[in-house]
Amino acid sequence: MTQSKSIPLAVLGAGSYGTALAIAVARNGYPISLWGHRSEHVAKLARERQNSVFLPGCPFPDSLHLEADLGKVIAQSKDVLVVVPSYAFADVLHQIEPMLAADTRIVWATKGLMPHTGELLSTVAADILGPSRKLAVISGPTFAKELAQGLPTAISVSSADDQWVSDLAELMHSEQSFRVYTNRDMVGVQLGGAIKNVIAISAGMADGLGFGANARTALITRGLREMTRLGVALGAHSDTFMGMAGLGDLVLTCTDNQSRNRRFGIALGQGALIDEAQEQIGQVVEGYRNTQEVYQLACQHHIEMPIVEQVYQVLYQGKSVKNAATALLARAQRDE
Ligand SMILES: NC(=O)C1=CN([C@@H]2O[C@H](COP(=O)(O)OP(=O)(O)OC[C@H]3O[C@@H](n4cnc5c(N)ncnc54)[C@H](OP(=O)(O)O)[C@@H]3O)[C@@H](O)[C@H]2O)C=CC1
Ligand SMILES: O=C(CO)COP(=O)(O)O
Repeated sequence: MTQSKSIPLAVLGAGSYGTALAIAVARNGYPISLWGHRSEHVAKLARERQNSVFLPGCPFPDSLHLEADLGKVIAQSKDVLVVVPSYAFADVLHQIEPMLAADTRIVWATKGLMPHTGELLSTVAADILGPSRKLAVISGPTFAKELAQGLPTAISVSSADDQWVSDLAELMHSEQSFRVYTNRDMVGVQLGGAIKNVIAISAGMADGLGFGANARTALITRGLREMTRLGVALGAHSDTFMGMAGLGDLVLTCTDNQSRNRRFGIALGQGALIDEAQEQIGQVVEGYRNTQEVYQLACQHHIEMPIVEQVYQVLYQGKSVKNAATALLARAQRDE
């Protein structure tokens, strides 16, 4: 049976960012479906017409439809935007794979790597959905709340398919508030979004210890160097890391307390245990889990990433934040 695809985009993942992106597209006048995996959460969003916990005061435009039935959402929608945490990414793709039409295109805003293997999500998506499926990724400095509030925001969209990039830009771009840049480097755009989370944890740790702007800025600058080194080794273009998905997102997440990764680092720097810090945040902290994968990639490719290494030792080897800071400061003097 052929069903009409009356909705241009379905958003899978009704957390803070999926909801914010759905609001942004709906505000441009496009019908959009937002799917969440817990029906009681979806019912609450539908009843209140806002996400009162994470995006209070950002009412849903009329063209945003809530849906708890995944099959129905996929059947009605031309294309699909996935906005779940990286640990759930493969699971969601496995669920939708049998439901997709041959020409349905996929984009994701998830920032992270495949747990354990450290694969790029584009590799995971191609494995699950097949090599001919058109894929794209969006990334960049975008706190969900500011986007939902309609405050000016810029992102990068990357795909090997120009038409898919152009259609996504059309759906999201708004002359009032949402500027979409295009970028052909899918590897770099994905790595920027994953690695900046680890560096943001380190910046938070420094602030939690009571260090100042000098230390934070040094971590951002050297963190950018680490990100670029690993990215280039994995086939990315170094220029990508000077753009929205690299430097842009790195500065945003290292400097503003809207970042969960930064707040997680601050809590650890102030002496909280890892579980306590995660509980305080109450939302996904991608960098916690992904520190393992980023560190593993650095080791596999023999890339020096001292900040990532210290964050890894704090999170997974019981090192104190103070000793990690001392280890970084005591490194041998070197050329910049
Ligand atoms: N928030 C932001 O500012 C930005 C976030 N991102 C990225 O977007 C992704 C999502 O983050 P964000 O929305 O902020 O996170 P949240 O913690 O706000 O929400 C995560 C959502 O994913 C849902 N979820 C978890 N597991 C599954 C699953 N198996 N199937 C379906 N849904 C699931 C959760 O549902 P439940 O809690 O009900 O289990 C929750 O609604 C992350 O990769 C993040 O890095 C990117 C840019 C900005
Ligand atoms: O990716 C983000 C902003 O671009 C959100 O960062 P956090 O996940 O650290 O909150």
